[in-house]
Amino acid sequence: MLIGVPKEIKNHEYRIGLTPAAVREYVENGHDVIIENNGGAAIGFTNDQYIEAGASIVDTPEEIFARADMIVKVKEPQPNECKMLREGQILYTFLHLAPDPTQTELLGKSGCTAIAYETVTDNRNGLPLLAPMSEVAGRMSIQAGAHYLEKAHGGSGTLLGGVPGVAPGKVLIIGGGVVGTNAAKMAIGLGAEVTILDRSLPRLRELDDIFAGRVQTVYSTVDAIDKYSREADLVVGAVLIPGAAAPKLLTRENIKNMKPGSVLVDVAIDQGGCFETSKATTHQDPVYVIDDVVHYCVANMPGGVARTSTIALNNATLPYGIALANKGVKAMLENEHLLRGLNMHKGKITYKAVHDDLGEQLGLDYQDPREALQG
Ligand SMILES: NC(=O)C1=CN([C@@H]2O[C@H](COP(=O)(O)OP(=O)(O)OC[C@H]3O[C@@H](n4cnc5c(N)ncnc54)[C@H](O)[C@@H]3O)[C@@H](O)[C@H]2O)C=CC1
Ligand SMILES: CC(=O)C(=O)O
Ligand SMILES: [Mg+2]
Repeated sequence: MLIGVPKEIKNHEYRIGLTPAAVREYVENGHDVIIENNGGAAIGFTNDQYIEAGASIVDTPEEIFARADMIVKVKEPQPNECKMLREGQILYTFLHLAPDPTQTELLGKSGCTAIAYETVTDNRNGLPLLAPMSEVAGRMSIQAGAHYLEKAHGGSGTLLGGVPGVAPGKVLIIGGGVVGTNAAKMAIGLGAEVTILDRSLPRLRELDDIFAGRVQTVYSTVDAIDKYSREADLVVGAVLIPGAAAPKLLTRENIKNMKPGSVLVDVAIDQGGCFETSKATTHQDPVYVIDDVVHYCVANMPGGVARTSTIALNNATLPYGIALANKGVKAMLENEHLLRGLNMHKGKITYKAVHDDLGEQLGLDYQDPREALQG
């Protein structure tokens, strides 16, 4: 198979779909790889390293999209990229379709076979291709929050760890999955007072064991969100209902009741955000203020530490990518977990939560993923 890797074009997005080490694996498996000129140069992956790994360098994204059987990316395709995709071509990348009708419509028109990293599952109830980016974004959320709590950056002037004689800052984490756990680790490391809300009791039990009394776990209700957000210096939004638009858990009213200069970091923004006032921002212009509360809603947070993130992402995407290259769409029929990654095929939506959110609005039909591939 011919694998094509275009340079990412989202604002300040320096990650790339394949590392040189990953290219070498594809080549060892008998595949050809084309990489866009300087696609990884910004994070130290040079054209020479890709050539040494067995890839060829191509000048334009147009040539990559025209020639490749499978496109491997990081972020969701932008409109001009969607228009270059075609039926029979596999797209393997993050998609986040539910909050993005434009992309969903364009992917439908392209007819391509679109596999979303974020909905591939594993046999431990996890999302193995989302997890490494959630680890990164969870860890970054506390760094970002601490930064914007500084006075000069719009915050209240609170040091999360406090100092002897001064109480630490309060961090509220809504959603105790991968993002939430990694945020908690960093917040604890800084010495903050940490509360995690989740609506899964088994997950709260696990968190209670993991953190051995160092965090407070609270069942997530409207009342708990109201109470703990009033006291918080930093709130991290980290909920997920796989494939679906995020529920708006922190209301405009809650935000009005927060302390002036407190900070919100809505990591769930890639699924539309879990705070009522959230709208996606970029690394170039990451924050805005509503009701005296600083909002940080960068939809591609791991792009800020693109070298670490690219390597971490490749560690997770590589085995499934190789299976797709070796077997084509049959790889999904042989692996239920990879099949769950299939979000669109030949103009139909093949992921239930995406269809529930957008099917009617866009007039797009749902088809069971297995039937879609066999049909
Ligand atoms: N902005 C960015 O750059 C990035 C965003 N993300 C996003 O972060 C979000 C979280 O991802 P993960 O931690 O990997 O998901 P996860 O599935 O590991 O955890 C989500 C948690 O939310 C909980 N939850 C669901 N509904 C809830 C509610 N109403 N109240 C409280 N908790 C609730 C679930 O029980 C689960 O424990 C996702 O939307 C993901 O796409 C991940 C990486 C980067
Ligand atoms: C998961 C995601 O949205 C990202 O890594 O950018
Ligand atoms: Mg206020």
